[in-house]
Amino acid sequence: MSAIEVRGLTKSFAVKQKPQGLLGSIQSFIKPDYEQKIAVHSIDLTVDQGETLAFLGPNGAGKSTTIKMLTGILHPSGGEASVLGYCPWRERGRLAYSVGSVFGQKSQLWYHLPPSDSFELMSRIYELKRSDYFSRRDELIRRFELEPYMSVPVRKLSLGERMRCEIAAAMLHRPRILFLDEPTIGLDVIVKQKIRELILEMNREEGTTVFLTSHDAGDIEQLCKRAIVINYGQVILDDDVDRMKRELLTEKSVHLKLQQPGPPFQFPGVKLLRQSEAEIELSVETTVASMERVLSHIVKEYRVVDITIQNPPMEEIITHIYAREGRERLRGVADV
Ligand SMILES: Nc1ncnc2c1ncn2[C@@H]1O[C@H](COP(=O)(O)OP(=O)(O)OP(=O)(O)O)[C@@H](O)[C@H]1O
Repeated sequence: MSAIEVRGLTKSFAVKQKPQGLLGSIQSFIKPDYEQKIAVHSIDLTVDQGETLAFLGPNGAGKSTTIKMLTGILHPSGGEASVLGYCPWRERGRLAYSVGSVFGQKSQLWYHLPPSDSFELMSRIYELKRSDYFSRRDELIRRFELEPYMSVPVRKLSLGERMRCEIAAAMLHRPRILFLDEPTIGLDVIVKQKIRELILEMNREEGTTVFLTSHDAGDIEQLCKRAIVINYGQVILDDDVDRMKRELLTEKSVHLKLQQPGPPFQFPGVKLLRQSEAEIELSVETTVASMERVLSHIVKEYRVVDITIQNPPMEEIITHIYAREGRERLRGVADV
């Protein structure tokens, strides 16, 4: 059975229009004028049990709105969805026992309480048997290495410490699907990596289906097997992450901080964007120059203090998708 089935899911919001000036304010107060804004436009998707799916798109594409509908927080304006056999917005209460969610920008833990109290409260909300709760809690504390933070009020934890507690809390009732909305936002590279490993572990060992949104291509590359890209509320790509990596994530930007000035940078397949005595910025075309070879060249030729490797921004990936689709469509016309 699929974990998630969505057909024609649509959400529009009525947005109040306010003309400028005092007269406009009075007019809008007496007779408000609304415009329909379509956030999600008839999307179809199926996610199998145990899949790790990246749900991507630029800002405002409709990702969070979709997750909110799939977890029953929002009612759609049209279409159908089945999550673990439940209609999320009609059976939200029942669905809650089988899904967990983490919103990177919003804490689900009680801010002034230590995580141990939030865990306790959640165990009551999910009506966990006491013995099951204790063994699960202890297991998550061990896996996520939470012992030092369990009695510290959440407001005093760092973002990375809090996120580990958030994900552990969302896993307390052994959900079959984990919805993660930007779980690594604002985290440093090491904490991001740790969080990715923990999510993967949950997927591997407990078969948890992962539905993830992120702007960080690293999350997608390392966590997900499949990616769906949406733009203006519509699905524009549903593909294998490996294929996407080969075709769309081929360019990496590299930023080096140098201990001392080095020779002018030159390497086939690498574009030098900027070089000063203290820094170098590069763009690597990984289909021509493998990152491994570029990095070993850097280590050999330069005294490096710090190195940052980044994937292209989501907007650039989307431009490539449209360009590729356009080419394929043209090819289709030529074939006819
Ligand atoms: N409650 C609301 N009222 C009116 N418009 C809304 C509401 N919620 C979302 N929208 C609009 O719907 C569109 C989709 O928003 P959504 O938050 O789903 O995007 P997103 O893909 O998650 O973006 P981001 O990556 O920035 O979080 C946006 O244009 C947003 O302004």
